[in-house]
Amino acid sequence: MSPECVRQDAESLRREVSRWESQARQRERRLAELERELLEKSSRAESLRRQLDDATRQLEESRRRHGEAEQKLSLRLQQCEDELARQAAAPARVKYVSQPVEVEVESADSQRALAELQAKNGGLQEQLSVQRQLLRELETQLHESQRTCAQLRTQILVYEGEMERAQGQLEVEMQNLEEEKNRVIEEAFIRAESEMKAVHENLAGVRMNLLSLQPALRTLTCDYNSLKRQVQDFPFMLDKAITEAKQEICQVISDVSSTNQELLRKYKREMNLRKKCHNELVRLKGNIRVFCRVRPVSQEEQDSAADAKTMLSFDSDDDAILYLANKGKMMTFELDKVFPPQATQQEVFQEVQSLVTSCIDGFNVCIFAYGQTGSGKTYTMEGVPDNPGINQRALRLLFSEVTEKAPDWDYKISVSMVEIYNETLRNLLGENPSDKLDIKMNPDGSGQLYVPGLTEFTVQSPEDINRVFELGHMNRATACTNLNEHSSRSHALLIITVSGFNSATGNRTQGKLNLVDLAGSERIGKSGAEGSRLREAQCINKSLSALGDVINALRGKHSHVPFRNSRLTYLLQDSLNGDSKTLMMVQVRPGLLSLSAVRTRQTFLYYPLHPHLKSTPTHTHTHTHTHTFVSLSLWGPVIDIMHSLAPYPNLNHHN
Ligand SMILES: Nc1ncnc2c1ncn2[C@@H]1O[C@H](COP(=O)(O)OP(=O)(O)OP(=O)(O)O)[C@@H](O)[C@H]1O
Repeated sequence: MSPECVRQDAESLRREVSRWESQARQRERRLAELERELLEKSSRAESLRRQLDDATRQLEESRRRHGEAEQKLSLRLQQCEDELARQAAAPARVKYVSQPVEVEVESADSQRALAELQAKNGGLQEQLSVQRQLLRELETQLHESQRTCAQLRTQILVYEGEMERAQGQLEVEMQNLEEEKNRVIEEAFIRAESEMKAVHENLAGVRMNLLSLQPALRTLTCDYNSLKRQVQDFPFMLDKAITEAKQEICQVISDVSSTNQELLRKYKREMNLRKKCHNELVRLKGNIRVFCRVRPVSQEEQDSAADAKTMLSFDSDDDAILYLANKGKMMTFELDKVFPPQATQQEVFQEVQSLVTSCIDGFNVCIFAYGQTGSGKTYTMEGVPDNPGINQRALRLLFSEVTEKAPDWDYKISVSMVEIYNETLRNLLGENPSDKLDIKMNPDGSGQLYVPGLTEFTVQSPEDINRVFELGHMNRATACTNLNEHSSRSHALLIITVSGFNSATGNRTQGKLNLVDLAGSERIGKSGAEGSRLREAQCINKSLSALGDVINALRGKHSHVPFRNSRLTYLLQDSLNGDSKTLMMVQVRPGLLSLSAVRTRQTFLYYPLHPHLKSTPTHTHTHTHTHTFVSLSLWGPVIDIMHSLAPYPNLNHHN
């Protein structure tokens, strides 16, 4: 037990003993009061006893006096009778008759004497009646005194009984108190004894500790003394150290600055090398890449074309191969990457993110989503709210990349949204989205194109992106009656410009990322459409053909690239030319590849982009490459784009 606990226990015991002592004192006081009362009652009984004795004495005295008075009276009566007898014997005859006394007065003296005697007799009679009266009163008093005495005796007995009872109670209480006191004292004593023992033991432990601490204390004292000496020397040492440190820091700073210069020089060299390597890599890989994404079959499509699944298959060992079975023949397509239906948005984005980040290094990039209506172009580019597509993911990635590069690099990211419908350019972030925009040559003489009046928003956070997308969607929706139909028949472009400045090197970069959700690639046959539908179809056909031609010319390194043949290619001229990079994401809608759909040809009226590629299956050989390309109407959209990209070294199609 700790000394603190022992001290607390002793304190509580002391409090208990003092409580018991105060109780004992109270009971002692009560006992004294009871004794005083007893004394008072005894003295009162004594005085009553004395009163009784006095009353008895008075009674005795009055009895005695009464006897004396009676004696006196009878003596007097005797004297009177004797006198009367004597007078009767005298010569004057006096006849005395006692009661009724009939005295015959014969002389005047006798008569006088008689009158006197009669008066005396009357007085005595009166005295006698007074004495009798007195006697009666005394008797009454005596009775009264006797009754009082009896009452007092009874009272004394009652008091005595009460006193005895009180005394008995007092004794019992005293005894209880005595026992309680003894018990408490005994308990307290035992507890105090055991606590004392524990305290002694603790004390012994503390003493032992103290003994063992003494050497440590000596060491500490030594240390303290040496530290004290050091502290006294410290200012001098500090001054010396500071001077030395200053010299070292100056040396290090000069070393660092020369290393820095060297690093900067190396960095610039590495950057140039990196860009060269990148360009080389792009050149080797081909700066136009084709990915294919097959979207999952919806429930409705599954019901209507149960055999659709049999048409497409994938190579589990090679994710660049796509197989298509047709009329017992198996065709193999080799692309840069094939995404099966189960591929997630994240997986798709992972493959394009290096392209996205290259625009931070100053490259221009175009990512096109190409395919029929409902093949998943918008899903891939925009995605759905809880699973965004390339557009949002690209902006978020750019934010995180430029944040990582700060503070060496200061970047600005700005966004524009444009729609091309019927060869007309519309500013989706502008105040009047229905206004038509034009593409012009920049008057600064740089030879660059620009779009006067095109709205550009600088974005700094994912919230800004959401606001921009909302505005773009809203403007696109207000400009048309049926957004779904309209979006299928127009191209939507998200143009992201990333400008960077490195304050250390003074380097500046500017890259552009164009994310394009193309119009649906199926086109209406000349005979099947008229009016506005025909014009839409012609415009879509024209722009997609122009895109194919441009890519074709770029791949073939033709001296002339026909950018001006459509608004789309003209607008993207900067981003398709030179060392820019292009990705064509060919979207495939498996339902339309079903055999039942093939049989009813009018359900999809494709025709190839190039006049020489007919919708009937043919085998063609490119002029410059030995790869075989097949044009199949049932593989319409994919074949279209693949042919439009020919000659294409990455694309092999084996029959
Ligand atoms: N990979 C996918 N996973 C799940 N659902 C998809 C996928 N691709 C497309 N879809 C769904 O298929 C439907 C059609 O897709 P989407 O609207 O993106 O096609 P589209 O080619 O953009 O059509 P349009 O040319 O009419 O704009 C949508 O309901 C979309 O959510």
